[in-house]
Amino acid sequence: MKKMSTKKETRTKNAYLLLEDGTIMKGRSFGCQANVTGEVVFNTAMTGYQEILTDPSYCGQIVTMTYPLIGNYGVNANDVESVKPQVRGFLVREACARPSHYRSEKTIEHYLAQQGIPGLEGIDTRALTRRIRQCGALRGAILMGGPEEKVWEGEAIAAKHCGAIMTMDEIRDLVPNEAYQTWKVHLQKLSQHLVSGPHLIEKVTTPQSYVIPGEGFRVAVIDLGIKENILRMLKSLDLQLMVFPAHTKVEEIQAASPQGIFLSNGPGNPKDATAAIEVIKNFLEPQKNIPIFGICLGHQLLSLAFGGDTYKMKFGHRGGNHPVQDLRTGRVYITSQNHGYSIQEESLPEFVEVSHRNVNDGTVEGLRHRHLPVYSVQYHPEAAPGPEDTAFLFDEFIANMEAKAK
Ligand SMILES: NC(=O)CC[C@H](N)C(=O)O
Repeated sequence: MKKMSTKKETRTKNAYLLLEDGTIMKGRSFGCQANVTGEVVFNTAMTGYQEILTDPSYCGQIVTMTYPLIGNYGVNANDVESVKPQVRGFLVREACARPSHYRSEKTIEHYLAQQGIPGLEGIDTRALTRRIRQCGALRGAILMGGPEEKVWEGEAIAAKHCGAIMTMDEIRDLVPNEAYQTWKVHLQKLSQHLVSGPHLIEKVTTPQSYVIPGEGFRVAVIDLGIKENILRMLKSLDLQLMVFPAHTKVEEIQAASPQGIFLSNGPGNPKDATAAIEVIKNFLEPQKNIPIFGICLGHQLLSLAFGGDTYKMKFGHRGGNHPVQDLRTGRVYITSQNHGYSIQEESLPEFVEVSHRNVNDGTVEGLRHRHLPVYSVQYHPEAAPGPEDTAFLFDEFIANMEAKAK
């Protein structure tokens, strides 16, 4: 007897997630139907999917959420961290088709379709996360279904592999050769996919410098893909913000005579942001004594400018509840995080103090110059999404500028 199709089945199409280690997972496409390639990373936040989708730090990445229900409070025009989604693709267990929230304007499916981002639902995102934790972040591709569909749907496969996460080789005899060969070609392409490079920051930085007026201190903001909420927080402090593209030369920034420098978050490997590192080195000259504050990528760039080193972590920190200890006070804060690189502590020069540490794995979460008003954090004090425990860090930046102005 022909199975009656439900509404959900008619709105979706089979699609696959292929990882560079040959893992293949079947799901249903939602949002835009397109093949994409990116670095697959997991985020453990229970809410905040809209902010995550639009955070420019995710540029070039395919994000999977460990929380099983995504889209339950819908999508609205205000909770975005940039003008469009920045992820390459989105993997969820269940995309909620009927959101319920007074601010909801559309479903996540509608939003991703409108914005040209492919989503994949029905993925066992926890099994996927375990695989990433074992192997480290992996390149992956979202592939729309092809000739393999009919066979994969077969009862025998379903029974044999129910709930399992499989590799292409494990199911080689169960799918038509044509499908296997297609996946092989995609696997080959995946191995050549560049997960980082200067192109990522160039995609998300402002094309031109601009000013956000305010009555307070003049702050040069180096935009490496800045989140809206960082700008909102800086604006709320009534600063006069001069926002510069990532590749701006130091002379141009100096000509604006900033009283403070803010270094933003951003995508990719910090070592690719060579122009910004040079700018920071210049402003670190002791006679300038200029207050600097960096968040996430900004923090990593600061450590490179100090002469320290960074490395790629196995699978990074992405979520809304990472415990971080302030080493001066002993106090632990719950922080929002989204990063795949970290600071090589041994590489730091003597004039730099490690101010914060991750309680889970001991990695460096904050730095402070011992003699200059310069500090940075790896986590996101601006939240969005996530806890607002450490918003006071912005006040310290103002205090540093006030101290210098006296
Ligand atoms: N949120 C960020 O600024 C991320 C910084 C950097 N791209 C990393 O992944 O570590």
